[in-house]
Amino acid sequence: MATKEPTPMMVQYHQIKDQYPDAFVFYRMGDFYELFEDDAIKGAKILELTLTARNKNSAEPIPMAGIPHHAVSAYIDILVDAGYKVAIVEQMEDPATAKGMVKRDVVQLITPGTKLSSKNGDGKDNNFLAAVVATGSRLGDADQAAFALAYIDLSTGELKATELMDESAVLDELGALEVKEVVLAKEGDFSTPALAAAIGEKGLVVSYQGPVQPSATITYLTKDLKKPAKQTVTGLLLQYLFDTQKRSLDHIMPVQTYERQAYLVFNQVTRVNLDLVENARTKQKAGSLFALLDQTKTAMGGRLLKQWLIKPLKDLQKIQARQEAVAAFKDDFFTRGTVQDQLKYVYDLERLAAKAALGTINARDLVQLKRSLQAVPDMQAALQAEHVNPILQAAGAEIDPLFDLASLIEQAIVPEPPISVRDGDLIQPGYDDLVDSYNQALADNQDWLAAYQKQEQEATGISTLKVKYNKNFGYFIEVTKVNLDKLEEGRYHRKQTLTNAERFTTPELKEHEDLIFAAQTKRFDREYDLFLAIRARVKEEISRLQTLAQKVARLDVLAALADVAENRHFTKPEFKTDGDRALTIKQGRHPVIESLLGPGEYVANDVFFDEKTKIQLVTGPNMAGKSTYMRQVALIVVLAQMGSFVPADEATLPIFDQIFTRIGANDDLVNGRSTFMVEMAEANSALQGATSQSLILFDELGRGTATYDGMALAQAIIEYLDQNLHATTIFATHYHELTALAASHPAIQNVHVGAQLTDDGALHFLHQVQPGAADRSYGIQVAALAGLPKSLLTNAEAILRALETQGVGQVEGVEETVVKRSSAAVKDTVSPAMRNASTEATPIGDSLAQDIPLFEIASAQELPAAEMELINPADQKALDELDRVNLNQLTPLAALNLIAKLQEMRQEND
Ligand SMILES: Nc1ncnc2c1ncn2[C@@H]1O[C@H](COP(=O)(O)OP(=O)(O)OP(=O)(O)O)[C@@H](O)[C@H]1O
Repeated sequence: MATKEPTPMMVQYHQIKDQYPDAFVFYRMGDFYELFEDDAIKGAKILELTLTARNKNSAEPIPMAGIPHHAVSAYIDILVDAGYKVAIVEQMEDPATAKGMVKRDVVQLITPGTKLSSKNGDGKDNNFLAAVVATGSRLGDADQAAFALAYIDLSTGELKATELMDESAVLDELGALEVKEVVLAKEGDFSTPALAAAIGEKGLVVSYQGPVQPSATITYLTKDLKKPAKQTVTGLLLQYLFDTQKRSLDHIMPVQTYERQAYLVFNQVTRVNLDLVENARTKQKAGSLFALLDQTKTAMGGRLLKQWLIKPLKDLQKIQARQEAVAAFKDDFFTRGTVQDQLKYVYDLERLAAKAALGTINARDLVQLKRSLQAVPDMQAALQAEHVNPILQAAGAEIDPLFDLASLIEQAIVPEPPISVRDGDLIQPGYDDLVDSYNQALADNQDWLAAYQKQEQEATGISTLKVKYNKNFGYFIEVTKVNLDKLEEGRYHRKQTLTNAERFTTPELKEHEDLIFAAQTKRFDREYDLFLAIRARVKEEISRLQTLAQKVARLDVLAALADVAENRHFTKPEFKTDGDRALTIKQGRHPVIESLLGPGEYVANDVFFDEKTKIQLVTGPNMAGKSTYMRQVALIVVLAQMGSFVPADEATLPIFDQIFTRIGANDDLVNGRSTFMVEMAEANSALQGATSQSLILFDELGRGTATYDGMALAQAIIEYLDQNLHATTIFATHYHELTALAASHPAIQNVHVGAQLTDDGALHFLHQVQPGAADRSYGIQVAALAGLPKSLLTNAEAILRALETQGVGQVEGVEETVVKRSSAAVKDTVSPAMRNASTEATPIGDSLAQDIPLFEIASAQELPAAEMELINPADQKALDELDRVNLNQLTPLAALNLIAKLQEMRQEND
């Protein structure tokens, strides 16, 4: 069958679709947006639309799915939230008057990074779009940053640029900003193919932008940039916006530069591990530090708080400026309360300013703007009152409440306008003579209509005769059927027949109807023109509005932090400025865990690092509170450096440059990395990146591999930290053997989290951190708490007793059956990684029969039953080798080599 020529419409469609191959094309046809072909098939599935076809009966029907135009935004949101792009194609001329094919064009490309509506509805999330270019440092200069990055929130106009050393810094920055879409250069020296792949792997949308067209706007917005790379990346980002948004973007603020190193840096893993912005387990805001701090009253405040939280400061003066303002608010409940009461009336000024620029602001938005502005003077008065702290007075004095704009809107716009700005009822009486005169004419006509009804009732003698109006038929006289014979022949012209009545018009009525419609049309047009003029005025004031928004947001955050400080009994931390890195926290708490417990249930703990202490080893049973203790330190550091008070009775801290964490088993299975590989990669990032100013938290490092490998690595890592990095490190471990290191290393200090056995053998967690190493691990008691079968626990106790009283080597014979049974039973429950470790590597049990000095093992009570196997005499050679080792001369590297050698010996035996 011959293929039919495509219709002119499909030709037009394809011309457009070819330009936007990676977007869903929403093609406007009358009251619908149509999707065609593959877009229709895919879109119908995602959006649950009915899939139909154009030219259904032809040989080649075209798949099609339609979306009613008034509901389109909900469908766009679904697609864009799922990471797709949507090209909106409108009819560019009136189909009624167009000759031939109606002209159509793309009016906007909506993408994950340019979407304006916010996901959570409370507006407390920024939606950042980023661009990244290569700087050209690949061509030589090693000190130069490899990438430049710019980002913008299109809904607020905030634009920033920076340079970053390497790919991992770029990925961390994109993660911290929760960027969903990244613009990269399409080709040429600035393109970044390797980075594109890495960004794609993270699930971000990658968009390619071609050459930048020089323009006055770009020149103006980038005028403060000195480095060409930042200019390039900002230009690329702006060009992408101009090309996709195709409308005025006057709210974009001139770019600000920043240095990543000016802030306390931590990577995405750390942000997740510490539950900073969302709870790592639930992926919800609840249960995060952000949720606890977020007592802000405005969307702008919420966004700023989050920015402070993900980028704590390093500059002492800036930190102290925030601290002082928080303190002033905390001490002045009355002023804080008044300010917060007014903040509740303040809408999202940044987004209102953006809407004014984008031309999407309506009369209701203007009323919101007015209400927001009207809340400012009371706030300002409260801040500037006589007895208020001068810091707050100064903040009040800086505020420009935009009286001019507030009073313009107050005078011009009615308090409750309709959504539509084209159908009148927007403008206040008294604001405009013309609108008033049309209104007067309309009112006069209403009077005339009332009089006319009365006159007709009298003339016809029909008391039920009514003059009415409806949208379709305009004005008419309605007479019930029974009264029809009373009407004078020829005077009334029939308009419509109902079951019980007839509707008529007369020449006089028609004449007045025309007058009314004319006045109404004129009024609508006039009101719309006035509205546009007011909108233009608002647009002129965008930068004043943005400045006000920033000041209000800052006050909101400071007052929120003061609220938290007061309600949760936080104190103001002190900072050490004399260069030593000692750290003291008295009665510190983990604020989120504390908030989840009942009053008085949280056990506060001291943290003490004197000048020479660099590494704290934390031991104690499972569930005792080791992780909580170490996280609390990191959270206190983050809070302190963002300018907040901290959950402690007293805190004196050095300023940190970075935080590294290795906590918990967040397997990176998606990227195909095992638990142990992830552990080592994260440890490595700390070992490579940390300085003496950094904070490192390692939680049970090394447990992802066989015990001895893990222990060897843990010790080697501790010694490496001790010898090379001098970073403040907290290292929680189950390897009690490591605690012996403190004796020979002055920078290492032992603490443990206490637990007690009650008389009936139950375990009681004290959650109290005490000096020194833990005496035992209470593994069996924790297992009992977890509800393991009683017989199993009894068996475990018997094994433990045997190990303790007879020594490992003599278990054979006396308890052989017990050990063997236990070992077989537990083996099935160990992870595959564990099993591999104990078959491929040296079986640990094989070495247990000897007293092994490598880690100065005091007793074997720690060793899990799964790893207990009876000695294979063939391994004696390896064990002899071990005996010969002089621990005092063993470097970490030599320890690793030794392990490798022992493994080799074992394999020979196999
Ligand atoms: N200081 C404290 N006061 C009160 N409860 C606490 C405290 N510290 C921890 N807890 C409680 O104990 C639980 C376990 O704490 P955490 O995860 O820190 O233990 P852990 O010693 O790291 O355990 P594991 O070794 O099994 O990882 C916490 O979820 C919390 O409910």
